[in-house]
Amino acid sequence: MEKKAAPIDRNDCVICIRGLEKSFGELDVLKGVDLDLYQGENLVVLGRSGTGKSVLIKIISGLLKPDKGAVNVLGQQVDKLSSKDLQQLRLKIGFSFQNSALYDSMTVKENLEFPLVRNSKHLSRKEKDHAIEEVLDGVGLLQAINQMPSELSGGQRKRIGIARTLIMRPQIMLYDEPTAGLDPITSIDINNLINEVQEKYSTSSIIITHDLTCAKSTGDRIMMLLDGRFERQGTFEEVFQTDDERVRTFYNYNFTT
Ligand SMILES: Nc1ncnc2c1ncn2[C@@H]1O[C@H](COP(=O)(O)OP(=O)(O)OP(=O)(O)O)[C@@H](O)[C@H]1O
Repeated sequence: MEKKAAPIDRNDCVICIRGLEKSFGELDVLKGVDLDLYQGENLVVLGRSGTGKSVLIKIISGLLKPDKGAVNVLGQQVDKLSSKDLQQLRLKIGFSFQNSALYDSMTVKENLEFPLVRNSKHLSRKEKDHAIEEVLDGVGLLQAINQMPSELSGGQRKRIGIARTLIMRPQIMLYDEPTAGLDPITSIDINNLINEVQEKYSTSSIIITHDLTCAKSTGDRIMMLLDGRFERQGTFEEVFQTDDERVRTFYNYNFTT
């Protein structure tokens, strides 16, 4: 499916990062990262394994502290927040992890109810059921409501994982390798779902991947981490219009393996 132009508000920066540095001992992972995520935008972060993509996500979500630099999420300086305020902020961020992180002993319905029971105690039974059905319908899996995760395919589990995140109506979605471990056809389904989520819920998203098909079909803008910095950014075509050997190798590797 061709990526439709999304309504992006470039005056509204939901994540703003300036001069971010992070090292582990002798290992300098992020060496001065600047990033703006605009309201309504799908931003893809590309990079080889070990370039620091997950470290970046962990710093954005307050799980790791930066060594240097400013990380502002929805108007708040993440590393300066109390744990209570950080918890409140995290409710506005949806995390879609590689392994979908579903509870195997719970049905799909119970999995989706879990975040509501923890964070939306005021909702009635009827309101909870409505929210669950609405979000399952949104990811095209209403029929799976009473199934166990073990009865679902990898792609379906990924969808349920995304539904469980969406049920809290996050303003920001962070997708960590959304197509990892999925076959090419199922990957296309997930890419389409990421675009549908953007359209339907007006989310702003960071999509971390090294899958170039995913990058091309979901990204309004692509940023590529190279040696600890975003050295290339723009549309998919702009990022790869270069003689930089590191970028060429990354591109060729993706389409030949
Ligand atoms: N808590 C930590 N302590 C020490 N080193 C860490 C820690 N977290 C990450 N690293 C190191 O930082 C580097 C970047 O890791 P990161 O997980 O961000 O890579 P990545 O780009 O997400 O890779 P992949 O695509 O394989 O998931 C790696 O060398 C990793 O070993």
